[in-house]
Amino acid sequence: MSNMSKVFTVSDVSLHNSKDSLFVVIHDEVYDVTEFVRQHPGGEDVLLKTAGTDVTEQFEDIGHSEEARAILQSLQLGIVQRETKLESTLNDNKSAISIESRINYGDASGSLWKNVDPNIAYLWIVWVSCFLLFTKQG
Ligand code: HEM
Repeated sequence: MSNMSKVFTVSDVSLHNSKDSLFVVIHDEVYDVTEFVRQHPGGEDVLLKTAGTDVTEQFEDIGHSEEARAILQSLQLGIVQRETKLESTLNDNKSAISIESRINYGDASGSLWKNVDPNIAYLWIVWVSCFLLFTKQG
């Protein structure tokens, strides 16, 4: 129970895909079946083949008993954080960063250059350089 709040990503779980370390996901919960796999009444193969993945459908299709569900409880490691949740967090960060950078840009760019079109500024620099060059030569 102490580890129940541990959060795994889909890719964390997918790394535990062998006999040495065998995780599965059922209803968004992560289970360590490394030890249990040898005692599984349905055989080792089904769990080895699906190691590191979401087996909710397979688990429910068999119609596992209450006893099977009790065993599951004892094997729970944590929960899985879905890709969609990660994406929305990333998107939130992105918009937070873009707002932040807009604020910073406004602060850093002072009042003088804030409203100057870079193209116009460039033309001005070229024009002034030419003027200085020609007046020096003359
Ligand atoms: C990882 C969690 C799992 C646990 C704790 C578990 C546990 C059990 C238990 C206790 C039984 C005995 C029957 C019962 O009590 O319902 C059983 C049977 C069975 N399990 Fe699982 N199981 C798990 C996952 C799976 C998965 C992912 C599959 C299929 C891909 C599967 C396929 C089967 C089959 C086919 C049987 C029937 C065996 C028979 O009646 O001869 N199990 N399982």
